[in-house]
Amino acid sequence: TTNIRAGIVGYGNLGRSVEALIAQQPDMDLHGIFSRRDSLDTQTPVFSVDDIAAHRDQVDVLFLCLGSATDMPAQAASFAKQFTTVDTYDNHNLIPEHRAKMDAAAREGDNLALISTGWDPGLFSLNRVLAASLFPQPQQATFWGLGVSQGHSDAIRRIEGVKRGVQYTVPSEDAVAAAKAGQPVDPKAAHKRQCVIVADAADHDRIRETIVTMPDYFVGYDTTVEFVSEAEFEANHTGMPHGGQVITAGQLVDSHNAVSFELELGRNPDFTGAVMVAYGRAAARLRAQGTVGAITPFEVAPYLLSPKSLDDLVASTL
Ligand SMILES: NC(=O)C1=CN([C@@H]2O[C@H](COP(=O)(O)OP(=O)(O)OC[C@H]3O[C@@H](n4cnc5c(N)ncnc54)[C@H](OP(=O)(O)O)[C@@H]3O)[C@@H](O)[C@H]2O)C=CC1
Ligand SMILES: N[C@@H](C[C@H]1CC(C(=O)O)=NO1)C(=O)O
Repeated sequence: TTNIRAGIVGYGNLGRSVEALIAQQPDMDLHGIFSRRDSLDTQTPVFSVDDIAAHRDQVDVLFLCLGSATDMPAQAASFAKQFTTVDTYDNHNLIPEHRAKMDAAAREGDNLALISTGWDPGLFSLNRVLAASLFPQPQQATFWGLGVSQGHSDAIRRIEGVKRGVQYTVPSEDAVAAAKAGQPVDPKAAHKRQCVIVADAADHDRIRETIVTMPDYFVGYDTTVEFVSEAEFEANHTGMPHGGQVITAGQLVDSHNAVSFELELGRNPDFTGAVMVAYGRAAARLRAQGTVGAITPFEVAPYLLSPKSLDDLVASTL
């Protein structure tokens, strides 16, 4: 069988990780990177995203590595019309809207759009469904951090005047203990969001106000905004560790049971890219089997993620 031919749109943290990870796959080749910028620091062929239509017959799956805050709502559907796509769209409140838009666009082009892969949404979503399905009255809580949310960091970098920025998510230890004891936890009360930004002093008040009032991303959270020098940012705020856990507990018959799923990520984009690449394999396979329209990780059989055959997996992993 021939290798899956991949393309990447958007060359940021995630795009760079996906590029490196595709090189490690036995069954995938990278055709090129499509960017709005014309000179990128890479050995991979780079094409202008404006010319992407010309590459339709050379790409089996297109990885949409753009920012979810503003890029994806504006651009993702146009790519789904032309290519089978995989994305990591993570503005949870707008995922149903994204799903409907991508379904219409993908069907228009007879393509598949596999949306909202990654770890949250993504692997955490899968665990939330699996674990909650086991309990008549599940008690479930999701925690993130301490670490750098790429989605929230992208959102703040899109604010006029922000030269560099990251957002750290800080979980409350008391809330984690409460969840493990089976008590209900409010996610917004259980996390603090700490933004570190490089910007001119004249812009500080406006930037802070824009962040703390930003719907979906910051409203409702205890949010702080700290302004630092470029040197301080470069020295202390370029790492992207992250992680988290989903805790589900409840009564089954006469017993108390609990399910935990935890991630410890040395570098958030590397892990997210690895999930995206595995789902890119599944998307190419599903499209080759005739599946079209938008699908979510809930609808992808796990064996499709693996480069190994189903028979091998049954023999070695079941
Ligand atoms: N589902 C999940 O679990 C996760 C989802 N994500 C999602 O992934 C998205 C992308 O994250 P991330 O890669 O960190 O975002 P970046 O800000 O690094 O990149 C986003 C886009 O911005 C452009 N860009 C990057 N660097 C520059 C630059 N120096 N100058 C101008 N433009 C630039 C690139 O497009 P271009 O090359 O065209 O300029 C790139 O595609 C996030 O918004 C988040 O929503 C991330 C982690 C987990
Ligand atoms: N989508 C997130 C992945 C996790 C991290 C997160 C948060 O810290 O709020 N929520 O979901 C990301 O972009 O990193």
